[in-house]
Amino acid sequence: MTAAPLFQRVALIGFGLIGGSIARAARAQGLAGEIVATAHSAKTRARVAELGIADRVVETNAEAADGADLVILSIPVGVCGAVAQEIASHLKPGAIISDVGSVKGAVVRDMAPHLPAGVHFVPAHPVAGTEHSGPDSGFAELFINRWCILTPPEGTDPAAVDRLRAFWTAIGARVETMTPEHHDLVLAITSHLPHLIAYTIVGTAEELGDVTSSEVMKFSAGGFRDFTRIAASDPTMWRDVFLTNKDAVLEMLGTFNEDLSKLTRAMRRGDGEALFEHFTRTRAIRRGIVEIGQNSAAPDFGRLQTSATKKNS
Ligand SMILES: NC(=O)C1=CN([C@@H]2O[C@H](COP(=O)(O)OP(=O)(O)OC[C@H]3O[C@@H](n4cnc5c(N)ncnc54)[C@H](O)[C@@H]3O)[C@@H](O)[C@H]2O)C=CC1
Ligand SMILES: O=C(O)C(=O)Cc1ccc(O)cc1
Repeated sequence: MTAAPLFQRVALIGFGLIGGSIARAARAQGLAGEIVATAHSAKTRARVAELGIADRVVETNAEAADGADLVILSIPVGVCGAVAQEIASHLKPGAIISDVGSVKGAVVRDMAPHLPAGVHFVPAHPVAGTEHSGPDSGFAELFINRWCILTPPEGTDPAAVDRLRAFWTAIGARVETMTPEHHDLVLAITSHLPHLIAYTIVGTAEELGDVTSSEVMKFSAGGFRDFTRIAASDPTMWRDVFLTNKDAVLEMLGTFNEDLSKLTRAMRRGDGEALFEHFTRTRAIRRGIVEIGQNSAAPDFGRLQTSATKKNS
């Protein structure tokens, strides 16, 4: 006997890497009675229909939301507010509406005012992805053993949070809840700043010009190659991330620049001891992260304290 699906109808609005992975994983686990999908472009919708990973592909966001028990927006952060407005009057009372955006404060700010009373808003961020995008890039295993952070606004029905938690757990994720502000600060240092650095360094290498560019490519098996993977990430998605999490990223960038200056000074002065001490510390951090992964223990998000969290606490 197969268990009843967690949700009768799941609507996936946006069908790229993340929407496509959710569809594949939810279907593999039998979590939805019906998966209804839509995307912005006719080309993507046609491809989703061809792939056969949704039960129905519809033309508009409103049509997708109609009658759904769970609606997930897997679209760039910058358009979440407009899409919430578009679908608001089509949401079924009691439905759960969620998203997967890499930034949470702006998504809550932009979506919440449009949502009618009687629907449950539970924003989410699966901290899992690749540099690829589009409907062909998704895969069912993407979320296995990866974190999914939920940022329910205060007063959200705990039963709705539990149902969404059950959904993400069933597709392999480990779920944690926190405030949108804390999420944005943690992700600014762990994800957004690293992407900004990758985008910068690949651009810098390119600007070095013809003389070195062939050598850059030839010898890119070193650290540079890892940066080029990250720097190949979707431009629309990352433009929106940096515009909507500006404050937290700028704060982290300030600290980063100070630390870079310290290392630059140590190098200029020939202070090998300072360099050695720094690299020894960072090596221990990496080994700690690898160990955490092997033991499947939760990283301690709570320890990240900056002036912004101190201000808020
Ligand atoms: N790419 C990654 O590694 C990760 C991305 N995210 C977040 O997931 C979201 C989606 O990212 P991806 O799946 O990577 O992007 P993607 O580019 O692969 O897919 C985006 C989808 O959104 C659709 N779309 C855009 N505007 C729309 C609108 N107004 N109405 C309906 N559909 C619309 C596009 O047609 C496309 O199907 C972003 O908010 C991103 O921050 C979260 C975790 C990881
Ligand atoms: O490809 C990588 O290394 C990533 O870092 C993927 C990623 C991108 C954005 C997110 O919000 C979460 C994960």
